Amino acid sequence: MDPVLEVRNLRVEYRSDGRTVVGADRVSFAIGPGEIFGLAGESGCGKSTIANAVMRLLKPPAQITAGDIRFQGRDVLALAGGELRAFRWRQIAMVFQSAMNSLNPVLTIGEQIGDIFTTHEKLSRRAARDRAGELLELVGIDPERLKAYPHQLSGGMRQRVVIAMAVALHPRLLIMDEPTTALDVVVQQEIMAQIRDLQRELGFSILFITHDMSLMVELSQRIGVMYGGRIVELAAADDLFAKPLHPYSEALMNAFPPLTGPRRELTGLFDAPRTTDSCGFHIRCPPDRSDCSMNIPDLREVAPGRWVARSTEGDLR
Ligand SMILES: Nc1ncnc2c1ncn2[C@@H]1O[C@H](COP(=O)(O)OP(=O)(O)OP(=O)(O)O)[C@@H](O)[C@H]1O
Repeated sequence: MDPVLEVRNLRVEYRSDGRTVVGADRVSFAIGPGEIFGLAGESGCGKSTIANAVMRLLKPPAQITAGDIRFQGRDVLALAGGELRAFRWRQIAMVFQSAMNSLNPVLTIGEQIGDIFTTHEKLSRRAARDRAGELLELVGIDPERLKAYPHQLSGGMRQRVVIAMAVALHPRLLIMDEPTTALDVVVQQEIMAQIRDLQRELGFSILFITHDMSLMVELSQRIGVMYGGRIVELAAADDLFAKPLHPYSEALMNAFPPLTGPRRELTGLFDAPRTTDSCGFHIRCPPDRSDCSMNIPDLREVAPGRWVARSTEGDLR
């Protein structure tokens, strides 16, 4: 089936005061209809840069210097004006980090959700309120709460409201950037279950972004592990969980406790040198290829659907 989103060879640079920081480099992945795809990696590895590029929300000093983004076959980077506005929220919607704090404190939940329908679908206020009530029910909140102000709701409820707003116009793809990071573990689990239910009911695809590998493996079907702006491993979640093939994926998996299964010892993340011309991980791979100290290996397919940026074979150290 044709992918919903296709990102090919994307490079984003942040240029200011004669300095260039590479936010993302040679990033390629595709998300199928109804698929949940995750981008994992520590802070600063480029996850939000990619999400913002896909949403066309990058602003100077960010610049896309290479690559291509296609949504249902259309060139996203060429969209402008009304087309771009219709693309955002109707085709793709995004739940940002700490989005629950972005609700307007002086408007009720009903007014804020209702605004989406009066603005985008030109519904009457009454019809918009009814639709807002249905949406609240969809995310497990009593429609009575339409009259509440954001401060009268818990953090978890506010996050549900934000998710409801994101899916209000039935987008084909929902981007979620650390949607539960600010919540405690119990509420986090409830929200994750809610997201899964919503996704099953409405059938949208998800680009899920988090540094938390336990959550990532739990929700996503396929995962791209990022380090220093690049995808270093791309695999089905189960395969990645069973046996990470890149040293960084392995370190990231070992840095988080599994949500299910036996306990295992956790280890901290090591910091590989971030250079543009050598792979900082070569000391962790078998020593049969020495050129990795001079080159960053490209992603290569080592099994069907499984890609890794290693030029060496064999088990990791
Ligand atoms: N406005 C900016 N100006 C300069 N550099 C930036 C800017 N925004 C991001 N970067 C750099 O781009 C790289 C990728 O950052 P990005 O925010 O995409 O990472 P991230 O994985 O989403 O991290 P986090 O989870 O902390 O948001 C980092 O080196 C970051 O310092």
